[in-house]
Amino acid sequence: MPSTTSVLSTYTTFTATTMLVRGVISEIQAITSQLIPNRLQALLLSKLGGLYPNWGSQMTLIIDDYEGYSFNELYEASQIYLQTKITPSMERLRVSKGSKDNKVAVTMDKGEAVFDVFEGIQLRWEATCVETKDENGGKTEKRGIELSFHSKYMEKVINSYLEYVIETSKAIQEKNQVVKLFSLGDMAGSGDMDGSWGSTNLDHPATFDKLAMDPAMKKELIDDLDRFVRRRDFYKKVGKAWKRGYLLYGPPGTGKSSLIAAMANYLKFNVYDLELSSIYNNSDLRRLLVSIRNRSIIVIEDIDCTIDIENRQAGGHDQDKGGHDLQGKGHELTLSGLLNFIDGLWSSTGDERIIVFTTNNKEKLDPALLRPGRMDMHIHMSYCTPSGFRVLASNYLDITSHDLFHEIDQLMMEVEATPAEIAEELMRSEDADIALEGLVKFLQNKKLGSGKLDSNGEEEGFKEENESNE
Ligand SMILES: Nc1ncnc2c1ncn2[C@@H]1O[C@H](COP(=O)(O)OP(=O)(O)OP(=O)(O)O)[C@@H](O)[C@H]1O
Ligand SMILES: [Mg+2]
Repeated sequence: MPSTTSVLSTYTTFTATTMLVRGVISEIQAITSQLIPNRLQALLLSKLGGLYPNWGSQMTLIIDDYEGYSFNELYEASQIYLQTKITPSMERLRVSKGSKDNKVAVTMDKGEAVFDVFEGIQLRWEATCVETKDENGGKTEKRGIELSFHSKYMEKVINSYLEYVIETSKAIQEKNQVVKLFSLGDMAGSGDMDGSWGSTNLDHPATFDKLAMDPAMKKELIDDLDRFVRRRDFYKKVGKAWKRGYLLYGPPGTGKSSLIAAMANYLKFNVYDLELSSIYNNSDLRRLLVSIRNRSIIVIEDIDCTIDIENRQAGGHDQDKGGHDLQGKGHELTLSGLLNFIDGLWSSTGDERIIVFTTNNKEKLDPALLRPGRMDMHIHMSYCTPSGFRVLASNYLDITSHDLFHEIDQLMMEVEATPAEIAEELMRSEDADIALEGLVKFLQNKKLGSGKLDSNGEEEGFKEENESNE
């Protein structure tokens, strides 16, 4: 058995050696930080740090995936950023691919670490995962990332480095992003709204080029969006939340939903489809709001159905069409709850958010929804115009001119045909002559207000069948 003195002296020797190693490492770090580029420094550190991971008085920041109900964006940003730091020297990596993702995502597994250097500061990232038990005895995993560095750099790391990580991850995301559509799914009767957003890839081909709408309005909207994303500092300076609201109104089939998809594809923002009929009360609405991530478009389609909301508010559960058994005060979704939600968007901490309402009947909306400041821009989507028709003809038939264009233009000024109707006619044949002749007949029929102009029997039958489907 070793004596106390020999244990002590072994300990002292060990400590001295440790300090020596530390000294050598920090000496190397000091030299390398002056002479060697960041990338190489990080590589050297990964070799040395792997042998001896502690340097001086260390501080560790813990970045969890969720903070209560809300997703921690710093966690996602760090994960994306760290994907660029992954090296073949790592032993375990997590790989995943969503069914519609076009690339495999590679992330660090728990216990793996990478080193980084930022303005001479050396940093160590480590992926962690803690298993916890819930009330029912089930296991859940809490993922996190830890960032360690010398404590004297705390301020710089928090204020500059993390900002740099976020900016870099944004740039990466913008380059690779597949726009996602989040929706509430079938929650009827579940009453449980926790983590209730499900997501798929948006996969909607709409772009501004392909959209038939008033060219001036289109330009104004694109400029507005550009200004919005550019103006982060401006919003900060004037003390306004970085949010924007659009109301899209017009008859069915004029491209309101397509326009939302075009906006999402243009900005590379995710879309959150907030279907009011699957929301039971104001507090669910608030909870959903908190879990919405930045850089997103929140969509409430057919907002004129807020009339339903008012009924729910006024009439209690027997008027509730969805059969939700809503009783007692404070357990309904109300118009004022919705207004609070919108205003909450304006005061919540989230950034880069857009809210879009669509309606077929602007005049039916509660004036409170239209008050200045709630919706920044009102966009009218209307029946097809000659210039809209040019866009559709180019999309569907790949033509920019045709003998029938003049006649179609004339007819279009006289009848109300939606872009969806025109698009349907143009899809009937790949042959431009046949498709356009069909369109002329369709418009003439509309003009006469009967479905039965000089078509032959076959076409008439076809048309009738289609019209009855409308
Ligand atoms: N302005 C448009 N430009 C190009 N295509 C359009 C336009 N409007 C409609 N379409 C075509 O018609 C289809 C239906 O349009 P969309 O769903 O965007 O209309 P909407 O205005 O949202 O209708 P609703 O009020 O019924 O929701 C689209 O998928 C698209 O193919
Ligand atoms: Mg729509």
